[in-house]
Amino acid sequence: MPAAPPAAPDTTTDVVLVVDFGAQYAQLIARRVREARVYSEIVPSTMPVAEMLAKNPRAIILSGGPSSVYAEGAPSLDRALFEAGVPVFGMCYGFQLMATTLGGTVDDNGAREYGRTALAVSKTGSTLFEGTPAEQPVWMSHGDACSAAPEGFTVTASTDVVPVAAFENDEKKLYGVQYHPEVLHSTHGQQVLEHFLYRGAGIEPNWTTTNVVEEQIAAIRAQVGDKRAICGLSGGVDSAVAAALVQKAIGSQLTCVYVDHGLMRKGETEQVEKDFVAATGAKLKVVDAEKRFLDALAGVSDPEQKRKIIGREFIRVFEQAQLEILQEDGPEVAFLVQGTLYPDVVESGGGTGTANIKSHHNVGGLPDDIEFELVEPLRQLFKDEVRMVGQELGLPDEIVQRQPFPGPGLGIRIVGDVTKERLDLLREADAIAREELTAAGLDRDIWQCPVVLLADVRSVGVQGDGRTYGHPIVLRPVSSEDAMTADWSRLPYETLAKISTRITNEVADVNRVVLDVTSKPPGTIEWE
Ligand SMILES: Nc1ncnc2c1ncn2[C@@H]1O[C@H](COP(=O)(O)OP(=O)(O)OP(=O)(O)O)[C@@H](O)[C@H]1O
Ligand SMILES: O=c1[nH]c(=O)c2[nH+]cn([C@@H]3O[C@H](COP(=O)(O)O)[C@@H](O)[C@H]3O)c2[nH]1
Ligand SMILES: NC(=O)CC[C@H](N)C(=O)O
Ligand SMILES: [Mg+2]
Repeated sequence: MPAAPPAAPDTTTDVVLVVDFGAQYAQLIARRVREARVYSEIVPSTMPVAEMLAKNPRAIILSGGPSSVYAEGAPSLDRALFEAGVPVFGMCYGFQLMATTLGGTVDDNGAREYGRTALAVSKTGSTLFEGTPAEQPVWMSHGDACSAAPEGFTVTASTDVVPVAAFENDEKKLYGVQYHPEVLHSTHGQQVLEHFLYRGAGIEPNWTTTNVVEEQIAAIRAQVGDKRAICGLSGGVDSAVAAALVQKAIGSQLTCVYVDHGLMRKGETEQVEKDFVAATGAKLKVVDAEKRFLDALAGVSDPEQKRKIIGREFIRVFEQAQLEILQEDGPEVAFLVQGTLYPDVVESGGGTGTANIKSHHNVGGLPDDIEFELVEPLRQLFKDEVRMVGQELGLPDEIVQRQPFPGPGLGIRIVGDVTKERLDLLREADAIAREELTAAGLDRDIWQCPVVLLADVRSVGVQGDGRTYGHPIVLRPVSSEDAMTADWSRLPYETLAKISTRITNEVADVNRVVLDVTSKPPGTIEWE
């Protein structure tokens, strides 16, 4: 049975709970709190209030959500939450819920606001708005509105259409805003949030990645004891950082296992062997599993099926490595370390009330019969935080700043069946795109650039005065903060032109290069 992941930091950490009412971006709120150097965790709104309070939160934030507070079956909260003496900050739905729970009024009075809105701060000396302009741009997304604040609350801001756009009860440490301070378009949002955390809740901003390193090393030691562990190492940032952390915690009890599943990019295997070992001195085992993966994937074109197969084969390879390590003398090999991040968990439907968009191979794609106990020290973190932890651990920039590459590799970048020929072709196209992006100095500007082969699509071309009937290659350059949302990158035309010319000239069977200009949402970053 996979064990529960290691618990987040111990109770000496000041934790702020973000109660998720099905918000689009609950994780964004959690991020912003951490940017304010305060540790935060997301909990579902269905968690009983007593359980929330048992976590000893220093403050609680209530997220937005799609429901209307007055609708039947809408998520609600026990009033006790507001009476426990814990400071609370409601945003949008959370604000409306605080209003109605405490006796205020929320209704659908036609006051809809979506997007950029001017907020007029109506009270000087407000805890939340202190030092921010009297008029400030905020991001709204609501159809219901609060028309009367609960007793004991002061209205602190309004808009042209909403008379109660923010309120506070400083004595009880209860605060709320109708808008979304967590999005960047709310220019003073971070300042308002920090006012809540530091002034309202009196929390010291002292959570840093150094805390994470220390806490996780202690947690890993406690979990693994004197047994041995293996770590799936991909050459990517997450597993490199996870491995370095575990290496620091248990040293030679760890063996890293790199699986060459034949779905990697050009030159990747060699690079992992060279870079990672040089940086950490960890024991590395390279497993050639190309045949195994390609056989298992033969004839499969459904994306979820591919992901499940890849997730399963990964574990089978790890089990084999486990047996081999057991040949060497030493204790049981009971643990599997993975570089799983928070967004992997959320996207696999492991969040709260969140839909399963796609099964990430290391979470939703894991087989049911896995016997390893998982060690996932980065499970609560976002990518930029993981990069900070990596720096903290002294990993070189080539590893820490590397662009993400999905575990299922090129297998989910071939739309259609996966074959060796198609993989070789895509590897060539991908290598060209990467080379040109690097040459143009764009690596740090983009988050990543999947190169996708539409293997089941053909189009007519003309090359060397002859007719061709080849496949298109899609370029998907994106910019992002954490891969939860993304925008397509506006790459210079000259770079795109160079990539297009080189791919069509140099890669057999490809006669067209197209650019994906879709943000996420509605698209995801990978095509499958
Ligand atoms: N080829 C591989 N061999 C061994 N383990 C792998 C391989 N690919 C992925 N994994 C495991 O799956 C986890 C998740 O993969 P993922 O791609 O999200 O992370 P990463 O490769 O470490 O970092 P990045 O997001 O920067 O690519 C990895 O942290 C690693 O534990
Ligand atoms: O290790 C991984 N295993 C997976 O199964 C997987 N699927 C997507 N990704 C990466 O996750 C980020 C978000 O991708 P999507 O927008 O396609 O969901 C992007 O960075 C993707 O490259 C994966 N990484
Ligand atoms: N974004 C939100 O939290 C919206 C709250 C509520 N559904 C409204 O429309 O007013
Ligand atoms: Mg990866």
